[in-house]
Amino acid sequence: MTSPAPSSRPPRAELHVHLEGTLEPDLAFELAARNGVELPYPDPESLRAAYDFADLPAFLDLYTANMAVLRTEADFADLTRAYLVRAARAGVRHAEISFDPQAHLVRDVPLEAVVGGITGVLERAEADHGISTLLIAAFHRDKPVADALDVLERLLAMDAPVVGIGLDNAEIGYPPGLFADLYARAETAGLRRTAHAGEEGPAANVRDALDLLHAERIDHGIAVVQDPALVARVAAGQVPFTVCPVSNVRLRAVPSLAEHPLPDMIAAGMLVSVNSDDPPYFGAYVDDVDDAVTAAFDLSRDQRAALAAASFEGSFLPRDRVAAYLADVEAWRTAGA
Ligand code: HPA
Ligand SMILES: [Zn+2]
Repeated sequence: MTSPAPSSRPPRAELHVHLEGTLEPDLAFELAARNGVELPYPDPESLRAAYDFADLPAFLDLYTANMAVLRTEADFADLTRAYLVRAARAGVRHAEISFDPQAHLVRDVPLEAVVGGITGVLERAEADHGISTLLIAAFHRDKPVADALDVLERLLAMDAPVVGIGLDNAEIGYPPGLFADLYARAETAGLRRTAHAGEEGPAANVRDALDLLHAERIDHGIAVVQDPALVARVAAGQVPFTVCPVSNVRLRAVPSLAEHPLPDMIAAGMLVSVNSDDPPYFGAYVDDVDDAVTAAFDLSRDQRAALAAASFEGSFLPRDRVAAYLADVEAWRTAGA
């Protein structure tokens, strides 16, 4: 099956994608060879065949193990470039990419190599790939907050071009409140704030991310539908939710796409965008996710345009840039009328 031409898709932003989660098996093997790292699979096909996950922790085990191949500034540059090439093909016009600094520091990869490799490519992303970008430093919720604070201070000291912070990794057993000091520091430093919440965990994690972390955006957040009062609150406040329906199915947070709460979240008036999370691991870049969601919920052109508009509205871009992108979405919507 071939993908439709880009113009058959609205211009869109991608707000929830983990850079390390964009590592394709082919590139993993290329980097492994370059760095003398041995992967416990004979070839890329065997690695891809292992992408069948019982839950979020099972995914995180493999996702983390594969990072062993990322060692040098050039590795991070290659990874970033590969994502941008594929994202451009998906019709992505703006990407807010998160990375996991702690995952590399524990492997003794210098923070300068990680940040330098990524940002060297992102600086040219608009010119080379037609994609504006912002970078988010995500912190591991299953590690001590002191560790996260230390890394945040290092990022601030080196003036790393990050727009904000996120919170990821295993959710169960690690409620948002543990990271109140980290988020307070980020807020003081003028950083934007997003957090994974309500992916595998309860709706209370969404509420706590808003109340205790002052999160401006919620990643996943699908458990919110368990709490109608909270749904009403986030709809009224137009809190952006970066939902990843294919990821949720592949990590068995929901049994099937047909049973995904996305339509209920939209119907409640929430500001919801659709995203990929970790594309090769879940077998879907964001255009594939759009196609899957469009088919599963029989979305109209207007509904697809509304999701695309929400992806820009939920971004951390300045309002004038959002307005320009929204005009492009509106032009796409009316072109099909
Ligand atoms: O979906 C996710 N959830 C939590 N942590 C993650 N890190 C990469 N992807 C994910
Ligand atoms: Zn995620």
